[in-house]
Amino acid sequence: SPPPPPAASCILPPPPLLRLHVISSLARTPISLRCSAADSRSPSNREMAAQQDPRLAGIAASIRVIPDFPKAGIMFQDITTLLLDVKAFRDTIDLFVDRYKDKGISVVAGIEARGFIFGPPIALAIGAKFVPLRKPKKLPGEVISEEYSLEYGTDKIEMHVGAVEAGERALIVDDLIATGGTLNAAIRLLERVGVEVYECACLMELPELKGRERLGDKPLFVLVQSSVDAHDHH
Ligand SMILES: O=P(O)(O)OC[C@H]1O[C@H](OP(=O)(O)OP(=O)(O)O)[C@H](O)[C@@H]1O
Ligand SMILES: Nc1ncnc2[nH]cnc12
Repeated sequence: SPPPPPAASCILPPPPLLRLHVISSLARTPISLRCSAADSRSPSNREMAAQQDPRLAGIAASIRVIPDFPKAGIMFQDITTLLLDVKAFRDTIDLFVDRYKDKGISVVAGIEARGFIFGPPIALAIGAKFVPLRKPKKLPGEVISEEYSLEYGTDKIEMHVGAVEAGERALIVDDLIATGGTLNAAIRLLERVGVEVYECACLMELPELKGRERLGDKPLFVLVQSSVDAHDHH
């Protein structure tokens, strides 16, 4: 007789186990997740955020940290576990939408790859178009590009010519700011074509890498700050 089919539990990862793994992964590492929204646009907002929106703790807890990925010494902040948590994902989008609706933003520019996850739902909800800023040789039309360095290498981002018009107001969205090189390049790309960058929005900031300083006067808003382990820098 044929072998019995595998049990469903072998095929589907059980969610409670995954959640335990997330918590133990955070607990094992000396990473502290500060989950107050950090806002460089106005000090009064920063004070308001210090009162701690109750949604931020759930968002912070849903992000998994994987040590030594993609190479030794990097504490990788993995947002794919946040995407598995419907409430945390929805709360993330809602917090950004509440902040950016009715601000005259006509463009949400999302940075490949993880800015493509958070940018489009924000764009739809605030009534803005979505413009992908992509890694080299991915966009088929005529492009303009900017080079940048990051925590583990160098890269370039590109944008389609004609995707935005001079005078438009843009929000730049990514999952994380580390050294700030990527966001710095994105700002340069948009400003080169006469677009006003209203703000940069990220889910996470690694404040010890001082990426915020590379953005000059450009406001940065993040939901979660994560302090990196000392061995992150080697
Ligand atoms: O502030 P920085 O030091 O510039 O680093 C931040 C960038 O690094 C990560 O992307 P990565 O380049 O790893 O690309 P991926 O999303 O395609 O994996 C992250 O999603 C940001 O885009
Ligand atoms: N530590 C990190 N985790 C996730 N994405 C990153 N991009 C740059 N540094 C990162």
